[in-house]
Amino acid sequence: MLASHHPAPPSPDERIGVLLCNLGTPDAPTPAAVKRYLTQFLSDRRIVQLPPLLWQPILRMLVLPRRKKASAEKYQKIWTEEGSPLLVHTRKQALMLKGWLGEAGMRGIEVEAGMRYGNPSIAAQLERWHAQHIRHILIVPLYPQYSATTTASVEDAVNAWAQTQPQAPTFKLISHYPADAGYLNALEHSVRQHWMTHGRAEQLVMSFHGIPQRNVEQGDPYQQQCLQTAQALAQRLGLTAEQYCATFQSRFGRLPWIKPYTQPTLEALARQGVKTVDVICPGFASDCIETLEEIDMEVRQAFLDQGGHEFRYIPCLNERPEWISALRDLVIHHLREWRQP
Ligand SMILES: C=CC1=C(C)c2cc3[nH]c(cc4nc(cc5[nH]c(cc1n2)c(C)c5CCC(=O)O)C(CCC(=O)O)=C4C)c(C)c3C=C
Ligand SMILES: [Fe+2]
Ligand SMILES: [Fe+2]
Repeated sequence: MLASHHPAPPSPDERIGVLLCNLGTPDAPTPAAVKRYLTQFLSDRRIVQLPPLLWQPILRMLVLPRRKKASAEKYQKIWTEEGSPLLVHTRKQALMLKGWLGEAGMRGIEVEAGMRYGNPSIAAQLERWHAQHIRHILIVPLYPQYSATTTASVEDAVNAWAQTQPQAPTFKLISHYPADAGYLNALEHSVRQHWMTHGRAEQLVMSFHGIPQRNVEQGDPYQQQCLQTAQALAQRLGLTAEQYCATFQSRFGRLPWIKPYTQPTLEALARQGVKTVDVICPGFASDCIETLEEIDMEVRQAFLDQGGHEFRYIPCLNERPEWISALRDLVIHHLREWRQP
């Protein structure tokens, strides 16, 4: 668990930091930058559980040389003038959240973006706040569904930094919120708005990032929490079991990952005669390479190639006002203890 060496509530002049954490992204869409980023990412033992002595040579000799180029080409397709969509959205979310917390009477709360891999790193932001004497820090992983591969890895990064400090701040972490009313409300609004503009497709496919099947067998609650989100969203939208499905994307490596896989599911739907699909990625707070390239380009093409007619991608929550207010309410709820006199 996170260190808690400073149990007293903050005095009025003690400020609070809220760190919105997401996975991270390369500094540039180039093979060199992608290599630096993937080396850090794929060396995290929460992500790849193989013994380093076995995995590191495979990673450096087989995986990175091929993947850095292929991955850089994909990043080039989604990169914007402002930078990588994942970081651009996370920064905007942080800025908006700070403003909205201020409007809710919570002034003096700092909100920043922290990336688990790459920049701006979690450690660098904690270091800056430490220098500014911010002693209470709320960690908000932008992962509504808990997984050890993501949420616990953020916790590892926070703890690794805290362990280097003679006097670490007090931390709190929001570990999961798969059925949070504000989060579900934001998802529901985004689907309904999409239906109003584009009409309703035959199926709503909800695609979540996958993890290896073995992690679930070891007790990771991720899959169950994804299904909880999917069911709750379907219920709010009034969808029957035949009108939606939950799938898992981005399989990496040879081991089986959690099923059903997104792309084969969409191909099978097209072959069964389904002509139109709406596709949403509820586990991603921000659009990124996984949604903009993998889903909206690759999976779209696969669906059309198998005879589908219309693939309508529903953007992530990004800067939607309902999402920022959901984050504001989550933060206020978790800060209550610290704010009481
Ligand atoms: C190697 C295993 C991987 C696991 C396990 C994994 C879990 C996981 N990831 C996300 C969210 C994101 N992943 C993103 C990119 C990405 N993920 C992997 C691999 C694993 N992810 C790779 C190799 C990559 C890099 C892209 C590529 O080269 O294909 C991203 C987007 C990053 C961006 O810059 O846009 C996100 C977000 C979750 C939620 C998750 C488990 C629950
Ligand atoms: Fe991933
Ligand atoms: Fe992917």
